[in-house]
Amino acid sequence: MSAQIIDGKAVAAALIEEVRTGVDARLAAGKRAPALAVILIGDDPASAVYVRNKKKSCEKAGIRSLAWDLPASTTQAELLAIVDQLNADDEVDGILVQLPLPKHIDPQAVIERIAPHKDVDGFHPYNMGRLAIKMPLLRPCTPRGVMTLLEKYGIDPKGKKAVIVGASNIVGRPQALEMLLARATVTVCHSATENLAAEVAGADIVVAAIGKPGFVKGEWIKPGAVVIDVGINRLADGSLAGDVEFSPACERAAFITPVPGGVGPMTIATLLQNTLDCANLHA
Ligand SMILES: Nc1nc2c(c(=O)[nH]1)N[C@@H](CN(C=O)c1ccc(C(=O)N[C@@H](CCC(=O)O)C(=O)O)cc1)CN2
Repeated sequence: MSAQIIDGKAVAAALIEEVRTGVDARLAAGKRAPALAVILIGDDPASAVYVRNKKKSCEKAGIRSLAWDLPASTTQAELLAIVDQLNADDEVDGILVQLPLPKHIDPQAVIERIAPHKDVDGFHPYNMGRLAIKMPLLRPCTPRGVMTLLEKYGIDPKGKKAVIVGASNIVGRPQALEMLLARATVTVCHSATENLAAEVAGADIVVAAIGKPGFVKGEWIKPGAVVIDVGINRLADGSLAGDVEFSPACERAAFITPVPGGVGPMTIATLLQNTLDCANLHA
């Protein structure tokens, strides 16, 4: 068997077009364009690339992006004051603080300071809680993007065994809640999981999100499974690799996402979708 490759780049491009249509409908109704404040602190090269791509995609979708590029020396108090200012600004629909933050800033304190109705990342405990009680409002971008990919490829998680490898707040946990909402039977694996290979081997859908290149072995994949690789790992030669051994997994899976070109572009397209949702919540 050779897996069908899930083309995240193409699905993301179509989603950005859909958002553009939603933005145009707002403009036709006499409303202003959605506005997203993007805060980048420090000089992490990967974060700079992601933020640049977010701004470019905003342009494509007709969303106004307001850039806050701050030095690594920015204090937590200074950052919280900027968040307060953006929370109070009626011209700003969404606030995004690019992660990771410099070590002296507590990310949770920042996430919790963002007004829940401007939380385009969906990381605020209010939005995570709503997802947990089956009343999602603003949903974390990567897990929501994964669900969009599955839907576009006609893959319904209902009644399937979904195994999530990784239990982070950004991906693993909200991904588990998304899968549960879609009526999958969900297992979350983490560093204390005893027999990871056996857990993965029982999965109809595997989502790998641990941040270790090639950590999920191709031979663990059940024949005919769907493999979603959220990992984006930069190798010593400068190339990118996912968390799954791609070629051996392709031999067994029915569907698989590549890295790059799989989940990554969906994270950005879904951010735009969330920004439009935020704007429509406000007026
Ligand atoms: N505030 C947030 N911070 C971070 C998030 C997030 O959702 N919100 N997620 C990640 C980084 N991220 C978005 O911010 C992100 C990662 C990767 C991609 C992407 O398009 N990847 C490409 C490859 C790009 C490259 O060449 O490096 C791909 O996979 O095809 C987009 C967004 C952590 N921080």
